[in-house]
Amino acid sequence: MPQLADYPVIATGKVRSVHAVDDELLLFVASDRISAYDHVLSTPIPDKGRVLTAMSVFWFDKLADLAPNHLVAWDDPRIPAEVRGRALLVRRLDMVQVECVARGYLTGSGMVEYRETGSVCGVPLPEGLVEASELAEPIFTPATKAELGAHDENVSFAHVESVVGGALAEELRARTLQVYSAAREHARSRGVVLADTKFEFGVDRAGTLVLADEVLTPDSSRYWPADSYQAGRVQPSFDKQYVRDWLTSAESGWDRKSDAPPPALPAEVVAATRARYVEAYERITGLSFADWPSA
Ligand SMILES: CCOC(=O)Cn1cc(-c2ncnc(N)c2C#N)cn1
Repeated sequence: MPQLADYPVIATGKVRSVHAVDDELLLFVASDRISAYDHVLSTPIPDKGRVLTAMSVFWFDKLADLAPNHLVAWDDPRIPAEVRGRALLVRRLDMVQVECVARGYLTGSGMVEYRETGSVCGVPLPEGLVEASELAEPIFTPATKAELGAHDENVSFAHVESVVGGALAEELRARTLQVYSAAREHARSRGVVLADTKFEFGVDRAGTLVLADEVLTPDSSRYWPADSYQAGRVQPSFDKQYVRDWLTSAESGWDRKSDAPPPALPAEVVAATRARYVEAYERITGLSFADWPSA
């Protein structure tokens, strides 16, 4: 049985890493780390990596007719036992260097840009929209990947065309909006608003556009509880709100405007956050998380 150390790291993110297995295959590993307010917290959330991996597998399978994906296996002898359940065997692709974001609601960097320009990524929007307004149609708001720790930079469709060419830019937009719309509809039927999401695509040797990275997880998307959705205010995050509330409470003693790193999380915040990840998975998939493989 292989060890994770046998597979050289080829990419690292704040909470994920990509390792080389052989010429054709990579191992995509999700950790239990959680980030909030642009900090990776010192306290892990047990099973977060497994829940988010299980969610990607669910969505890859559910959306396979709309978009081929890079998933090869999630329970396979080439996956080291120490990361079983939170690592995916995926096929190597030529990654498209564009963060493909779909937004069905106006929030975050989209809201900031809208306030300043009345548009997002060059897409003009109607006047009078407020925080968390639902958009009449989902919009493609691409971004260029920032260095570790910095925010991705929103770019125009014309910029994407200049980077990847007109045909591929159009295909990225069409596929991003199509997959987001299908996922959003399913999530809504399970009482979850999928406000936006970020896809990464690659191209295989046959020139086919393939969905890569993680998909439609609470780390790559904004998940809001549908029953408390109300435009005009910042929505509570389905999974991260307990962490955010505690970190900004007097009890934590932390000042997020300072450079100080966030304090460790209390056990009850960790437990409640783990439960929210499991609840998101079970609501979205209708499956029991207890059935998902573990180390
Ligand atoms: C640690 C986070 O880094 C990334 O996810 C970005 N990244 C993607 C790849 C990649 N490269 C070839 N083929 C693929 N299937 C993938 C995927 N997914 C490498 N880094």
